[in-house]
Amino acid sequence: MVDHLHNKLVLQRVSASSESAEGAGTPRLDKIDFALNPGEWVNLVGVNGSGKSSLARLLAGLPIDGAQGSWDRGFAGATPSPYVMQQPDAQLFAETPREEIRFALEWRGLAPERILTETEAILRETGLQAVGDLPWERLSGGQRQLAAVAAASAAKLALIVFDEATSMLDEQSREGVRAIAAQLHEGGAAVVWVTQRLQEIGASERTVALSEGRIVFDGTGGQFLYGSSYPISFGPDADPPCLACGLHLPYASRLALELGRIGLLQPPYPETAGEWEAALRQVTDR
Ligand SMILES: Nc1ncnc2c1ncn2[C@@H]1O[C@H](COP(=O)(O)OP(=O)(O)OP(=O)(O)O)[C@@H](O)[C@H]1O
Repeated sequence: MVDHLHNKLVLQRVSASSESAEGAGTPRLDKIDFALNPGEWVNLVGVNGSGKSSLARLLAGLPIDGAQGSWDRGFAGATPSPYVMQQPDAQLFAETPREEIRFALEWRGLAPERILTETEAILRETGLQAVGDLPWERLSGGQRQLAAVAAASAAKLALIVFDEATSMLDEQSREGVRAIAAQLHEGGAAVVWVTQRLQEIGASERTVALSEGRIVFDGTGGQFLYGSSYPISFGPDADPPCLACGLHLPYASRLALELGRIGLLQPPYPETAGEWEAALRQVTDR
């Protein structure tokens, strides 16, 4: 059962050192203060080694060596939350996708007949029906990842953490995983989405950036990409937090900024393919 259903998950002054062969390096986590609301979606971004996975693991309730400070998992409860990684293999327990999903449903304590129908529904929704009984070695990496995500989502917990879960996948599998995450979020789950692909960040989504183990930005995706006053106004000299963190703006954001700079586009900038199509049509019709 989930404890403290309405309480935030809170980390206070959480630190962990990273013991490198060369001695003291940058801290793994450095005095992190962070709170996550029930049902909230948060993107975690930052350059390699900035501490995203370390923070993500802690949020999921998994241990990291030498962590200090205080944390209360609030709505996420005492048991660890599903933590979906880049390489799915480490998180697969059963022999096939069907078994993997069934185990997750059994863990929820569902009645046997509901387990049967829900397993079939999940296999169908994820497009894994045809490979449901194949052993893992006969599945592609993308199919294994989808099965891992499907099983994690079948557990229906209050929080799920995706740690660069789509980085090894092709466009179609990536969309499949992202769609499951979105469904879980719509169903009320909090989602922590760790990503290097800044094009995945929605302008209104909470986005937290890490650098050298510290939180250096906590705001919306739009503010992260375009500057702190987005979408009210923006100046051509604005230095978006994204660049200050050592990350590059995605191509679409650079295009939006450039079109904004020359007066052809006004914030809020397009995000979806449909919005871009409409915006570019307006630009070319001028
Ligand atoms: N098990 C560990 N023990 C000690 N230090 C670690 C451990 N895992 C990672 N670190 C160090 O902690 C720091 C943050 O690593 P972390 O994996 O959290 O960053 P990240 O932002 O997720 O990186 P990436 O994008 O490369 O996955 C790095 O300096 C790393 O070397």
